[in-house]
Formats: sequence, C-alpha cells, structure tokens
Amino acid sequence: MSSVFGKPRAGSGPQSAPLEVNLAILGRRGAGKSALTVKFLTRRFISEYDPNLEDTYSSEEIVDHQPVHLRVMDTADLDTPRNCERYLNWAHAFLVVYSIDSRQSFEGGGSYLELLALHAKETQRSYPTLLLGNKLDMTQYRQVTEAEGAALAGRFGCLFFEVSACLDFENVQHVFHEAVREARRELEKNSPARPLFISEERALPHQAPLTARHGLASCTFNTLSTVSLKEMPTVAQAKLVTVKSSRAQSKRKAPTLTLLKGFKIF
Ligand SMILES: Nc1nc2c(ncn2[C@@H]2O[C@H](COP(=O)(O)OP(=O)(O)OP(=O)(O)O)[C@@H](O)[C@H]2O)c(=O)[nH]1
Repeated sequence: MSSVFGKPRAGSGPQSAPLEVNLAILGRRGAGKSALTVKFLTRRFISEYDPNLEDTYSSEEIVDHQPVHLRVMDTADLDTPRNCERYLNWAHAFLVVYSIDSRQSFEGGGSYLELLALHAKETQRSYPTLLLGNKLDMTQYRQVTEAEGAALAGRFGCLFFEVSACLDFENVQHVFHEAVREARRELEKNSPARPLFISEERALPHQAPLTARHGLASCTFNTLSTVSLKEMPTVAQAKLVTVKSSRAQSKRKAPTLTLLKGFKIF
C-alpha cells in the first residue's frame, strides 16, 4: 500500500513551510523510472528491481536556495496507462520517461504525453511535463534519435533531456530540479499574489492608521468609514489520504532508506 498526501498548497515567503511539490514519473515498463528515481534519491544506480512495485518517496530538496518538500511517485502501470487518476489528480508535474534503445518505449512515452494533454484540456490547466530519453549510456543500441525525442517534446510543449541512471548523478538531479522549477512557476501562477482579507464596516474609536498597523502600504481603503480586517481562513488545508495503487505493494516500512528495501543497491 502506498501512502501519499493530498495536493498541498504552495508556500511562499521566508517564514512559510517549504514549498510542496508532487512529481509523478510515467513511462512504459523498463524505461528506467525506478532507476532514475533511486538515482535521484540515493545517488546510486540499481540493477535489480521489482517491476510490480509502485511507491511514493519524500525528499527535502534545496532548489535555487529555496527548501522544497518533494514527493516522487514512481508509477508502475502495466503496458499502457491505467487507473491514471491516482497520479493525474495528485501530481503538480510529470516526468515522462522512455528508453533511447527502445522504439516501443518511445511510443509509450508518446501515449503518456497524449494522456497528459487530454487531462490538461479537460481540466483547463497546464501541467509542467518533462520528456526524458533515458539510458544515454546505451548509445550503441540507440533506436530513437535525440532529434526525434526533441521533436516529440516540442509537439507537446514540454522540456526534453537525455539522461542515464547509470552515469552522473548531477544530470539526473538537474532534471528533477527542473521539474520542481516548472511546478513552482505553475503553483505561483495559480496562487493568490497577496493575502485575502474580509472587510467589515464598524465604528472603532481612535485607532492608528491601518497601513501602519498592518503593513499594507500598497492597499487603499475607504477613508469615509473605519475598517477592521480579519484574515481569511486558509482555503485549502493539506489532507492526509491513503491511496492504494493498482498493482502496487509498498515496500516501505519507514520513511527513509528502508523504503528502498525492494532494490539491490550497489
Ligand atoms: N544501461 C542502463 N540501464 C538502465 C538505466 N536505467 C534503468 N536501467 C535498467 O533497465 C531496467 C529497467 O529499469 P527500471 O528502473 O526498473 O524501469 P521501470 O521503468 O521502473 O520499469 P517498471 O518497474 O517495469 O515499470 C533495469 O534492468 C535497470 O537496471 C540506464 O540509464 N542505463
């Protein structure tokens, strides 16, 4: 059973909680979703895996000097997208992975991009998506050119990178952080720019100017009446939910490295 959290709020400002970003990794079986996820979380490459496992991992990251609480869902669909709501309704951004040595996996990546485009159309929102051509260390077996990858990404308006879970950690970290940046931009775009206030008309005796008391220098007020302000309650509070994934069995007992128990790490 996988435990994931409800879609959280975007944090901002130095004293607020870290920004929370949910990232789902999609792609056909064998593309390297788990290997990339584990490489990002542990800096190590896994060579053995259980293809039936799906889980969500948490990591505290610093991206551009900003703390981010990142949750990564390493999905495990069978051959085509299934029960997609579990990630479509949860993720702020998506990594679609294919393997450069498999045309089938590239076509699978295309199906996921189509699914995401449809979801964006239905919900009238945009979901930051990165297309990743994985297994760059296998260029001698390449079946998909870099230009084809870039063209597919261009068709769906997403960023494109070729990476390898076997090679440098920095390149893998870079694409995860790019996904966070994209998600952050989108969250900031959709979150209110300033706190919301309810105004109440009420007579108050002799008070200091509002701008001075509340630090709202940029707000203008009706000078004919006295206004008192109440901060609105937070619109959405993150809610803990438990999601059972389709063919997933959690290998997680504790939230740190034991969650990787199912993998052999070398
Ligand atoms: N050479 C090479 N092998 C890789 C790379 N990434 C993954 N692999 C191997 O490819 C196989 C599949 O990797 P996984 O990470 O399990 O792929 P997945 O997309 O999670 O597949 P499912 O769990 O079946 O959905 C494994 O044998 C990995 O060791 C890579 O960058 N280079």
